[in-house]
Amino acid sequence: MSVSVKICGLSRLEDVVAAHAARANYVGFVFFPKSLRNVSIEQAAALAVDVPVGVCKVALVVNADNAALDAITDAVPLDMLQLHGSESADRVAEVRARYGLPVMKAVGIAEQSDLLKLDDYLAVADQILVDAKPPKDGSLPGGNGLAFDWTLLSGRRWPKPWMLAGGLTPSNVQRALNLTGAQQVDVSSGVESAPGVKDPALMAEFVAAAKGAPKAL
Ligand SMILES: O=C(O)c1ccccc1NCC(=O)[C@H](O)[C@H](O)COP(=O)(O)O
Repeated sequence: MSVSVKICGLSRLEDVVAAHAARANYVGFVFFPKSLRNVSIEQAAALAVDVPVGVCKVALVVNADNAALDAITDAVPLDMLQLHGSESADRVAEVRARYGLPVMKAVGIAEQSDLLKLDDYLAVADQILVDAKPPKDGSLPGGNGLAFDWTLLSGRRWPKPWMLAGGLTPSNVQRALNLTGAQQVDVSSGVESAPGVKDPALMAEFVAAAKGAPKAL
């Protein structure tokens, strides 16, 4: 089976079209006002209707309360919610039950001990996003273009679908897949020409590199 690719932080119609043309399997919309990739509910609703059937539309939120999630899910046709803050396992379960959508929980990794946090979410999340831990003084909990030590994941397997993220680019994604055995990858900064502006050639290069990567044993 070919590797699945999520392209996150889309905010322009031409980027959505190019992501689909590149054969992305998931597209992500960021609802986080401090981010240059932030989209309004109206923007996301307009973008989502142009996403072809079969491409998974993901809303990324950070510690969003029910009022914020109600507003997003009422207006935007979505296929998945990505919780990218410090949401607890109970909150993940609550969101999943309340909205009836699959939930992907992001977990930040910098060192071996961070992997233990993943276990908290295995019973409640539909997928886990194994991402780089943000810098301590950073303003964004994700989308920082930072990689972590992929060898930390060598030989690790989890009983839930998971996605590798953090600092992936067209030139390093094959190596990342080979070292980690990931079957899914998520990229944002690595396919941009400027923060929030996706580059169609980089998206196509990234997806081709990911889907063409030899499988890890
Ligand atoms: O992209 C953002 O601005 C963002 C803001 C707040 C939380 C998460 C955010 N992005 C997450 C992602 O785009 C990806 O899921 C992941 O972190 C990989 O990003 P990158 O290292 O830039 O490829």
